[in-house]
Amino acid sequence: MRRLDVTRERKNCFVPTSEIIAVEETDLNKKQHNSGKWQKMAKPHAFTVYYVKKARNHRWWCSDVTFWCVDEQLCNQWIQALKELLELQKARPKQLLVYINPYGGKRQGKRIYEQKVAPLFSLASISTDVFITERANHAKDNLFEVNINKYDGVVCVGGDGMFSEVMHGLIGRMQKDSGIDQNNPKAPLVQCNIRIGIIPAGSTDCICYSTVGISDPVTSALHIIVGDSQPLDVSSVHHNNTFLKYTVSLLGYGFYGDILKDSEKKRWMGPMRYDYSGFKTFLSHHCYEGTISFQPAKHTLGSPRDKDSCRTGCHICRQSEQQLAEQRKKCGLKHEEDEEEWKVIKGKFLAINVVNMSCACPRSPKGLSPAAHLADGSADLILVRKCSRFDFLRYLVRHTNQDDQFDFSFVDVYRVKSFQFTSKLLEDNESDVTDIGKKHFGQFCRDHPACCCNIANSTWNCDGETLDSSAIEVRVHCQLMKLFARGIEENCKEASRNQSRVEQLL
Ligand SMILES: CCCCCCCCCCCCC/C=C/[C@@H](O)[C@H](COP(=O)(O)O)NC(C)=O
Ligand SMILES: Nc1ncnc2c1ncn2[C@@H]1O[C@H](COP(=O)(O)OP(=O)(O)O)[C@@H](O)[C@H]1O
Ligand SMILES: [Ca+2]
Repeated sequence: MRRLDVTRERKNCFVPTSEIIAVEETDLNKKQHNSGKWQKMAKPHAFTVYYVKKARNHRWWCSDVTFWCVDEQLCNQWIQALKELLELQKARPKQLLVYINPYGGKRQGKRIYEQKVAPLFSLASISTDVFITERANHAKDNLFEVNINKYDGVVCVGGDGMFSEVMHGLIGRMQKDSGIDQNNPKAPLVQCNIRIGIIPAGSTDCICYSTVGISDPVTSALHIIVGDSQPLDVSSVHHNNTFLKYTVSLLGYGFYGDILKDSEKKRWMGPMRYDYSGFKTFLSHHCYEGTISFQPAKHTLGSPRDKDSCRTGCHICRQSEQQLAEQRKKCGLKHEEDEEEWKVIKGKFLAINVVNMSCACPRSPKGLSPAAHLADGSADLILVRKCSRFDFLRYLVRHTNQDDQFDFSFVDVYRVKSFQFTSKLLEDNESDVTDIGKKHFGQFCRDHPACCCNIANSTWNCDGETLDSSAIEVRVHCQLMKLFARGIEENCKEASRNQSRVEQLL
């Protein structure tokens, strides 16, 4: 058996079976066997191996190599043997449910799926049921109705908002089927074993970027095909024993909440709306007063100021998960967290960000918390206190460069497992319901007219969805769900060399 690789002039190449996408008999009418040597072959037979090719910056693409020979039986034996090897890859999905948001990002979701993703799924013999949404919450509602057991995974084509919708559908469905009341903030939630794949077609695509290392539809499709699995922490957000939302990336009050609220009115601008609203929100420089309380995450070895980040096979995530499982075993049904200390901080803040992952995205390649972990059962609480516009700009600029964004006197960061916030406005209203004057005294701080402190509340930016609540309770649920991803690889080339290999003979 000989390999023909005239274009690349490489002598040999190694592909781990786990990275073979498909093996097919080659249609010789389509394929030009234009090397002089092979043209002499009487009646050639050939098969093509499609495999994952790893490029720079975590980008994957589908490459192929064709093998030719004169012996038809030998050719078929190779095809058979390679197909049997692929059958052993049990983590690969065979049947997927796909939701496409045709209005996300630059409104290219449907085209991206049809042109870049569907051909790869079909090459990999994955069957799909495709659902194009017609309204917000369509996918979420549908997930409560479908026969979910039929599928090995759910794929969402869209941005963070669309992912959030699908995640709410899946987690909600799981709890409903298990009789868990989502309104109980202390209820131990049931893990969601059906993986979600994200085909990025939104505006920020932070969840995809932070879990794969790049926002690229082909790369994401290939991670789905090879059956990758990345556990993910999910935080639940409640108020007064009422379930509000789940979040996996950013839960932001103040700056990021205001940007999102303003940008929703400018959807027609596409992803540019965030730059426009970002600039406007930066100039308005509103700060918000309130009380924050949180329980530090003592079970994890990591800290938000670590130099190392969460990478594929992260040992901190593994250790943290084991630690939490042991604690749970020891405490039985008792809630260990009830006994742990709460830290309380009062103040005026420009931004309160709770991030479950780094929140890296093309705009901020390291993210809002570069050392946050995907699956360690903790979130990073970042408090940006009231400061000058110039200082806030310095902080924002550090989202985009290599400098330490926590190295400012007005920025504090904590690794937490639960968190609560109540706005000053709500506290005042609750403690002094008769003082209605405050509520009607315009938008800004009455005591200090020059102060930027906003008497109105901000809103929460919950994975790109607005959430209006001036008091919330947040709890991190370790590894509640799984994605078709593997986290960010340390060094793509190294990682591929270390895996088991199938040698392609010369
Ligand atoms: C002067 C320098 C300014 C630098 C600003 C740096 C901005 C960094 C933005 C990081 C945002 C990461 C958090 C991700 C949030 C997404 O969930 C959300 C929604 O994303 P989607 O539109 O659904 O894809 N997008 C935004 C901007 O709030
Ligand atoms: N067919 C639809 N029409 C309108 N909105 C939709 C539709 N399908 C989904 N959505 C909603 O659109 C919002 C934003 O979608 P997303 O894909 O995240 O795009 P973007 O990244 O541009 O915000 C989500 O909240 C989702 O619920
Ligand atoms: Ca985490």
